[in-house]
Amino acid sequence: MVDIAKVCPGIVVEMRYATDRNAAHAVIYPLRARALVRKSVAKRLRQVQSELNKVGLGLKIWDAYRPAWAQDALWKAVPDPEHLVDPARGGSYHTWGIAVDVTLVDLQGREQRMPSDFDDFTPAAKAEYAGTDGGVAARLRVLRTAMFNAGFAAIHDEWWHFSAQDAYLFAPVDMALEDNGN
Ligand SMILES: C[C@@H](N)C(=O)N[C@H](C)C(=O)O
Ligand SMILES: [Zn+2]
Repeated sequence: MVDIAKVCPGIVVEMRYATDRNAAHAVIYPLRARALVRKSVAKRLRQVQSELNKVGLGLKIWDAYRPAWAQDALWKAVPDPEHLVDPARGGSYHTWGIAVDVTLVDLQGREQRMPSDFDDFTPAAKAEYAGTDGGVAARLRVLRTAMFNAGFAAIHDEWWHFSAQDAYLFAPVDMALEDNGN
């Protein structure tokens, strides 16, 4: 597992579960939580970043590796099977280190308007954009195309969630979100 902030130059990281701006409206992660993913997933993110940079955009990471204890805490706070994997029914791909929650920023790191905010568990979160803002529709297309081309798959209920297309190669991971110096 690698730290996106260290191995993916230019990708912005804002760990929403280290704040209360998430579906649980609570701080779940430690303040200094790292955005961790498998090495091969970081390589794909670098490819996405390079594609996006060509059109004046870049990635912001809202979540990456999520320990099982954090998935449990989220499920307890928001037991919504449409938007969250029930820990009793198998782990989230976040816990496997192969899923990321992302949005778009410009080259100055400014967040771009997208269909909804992170963890907006309403119909606005659907990957098939139903709104009327042409800019939002175009940016969502750009994001999805760049992610698909780099080897990620999407889900219907959350436009910001992507996981490795070759998930079958991986398994859950148990590690610390904070760098404890070891
Ligand atoms: C809770 C939301 N951010 C999320 O990550 N949902 C997916 C489906 C998951 O739990 O893996
Ligand atoms: Zn996710």
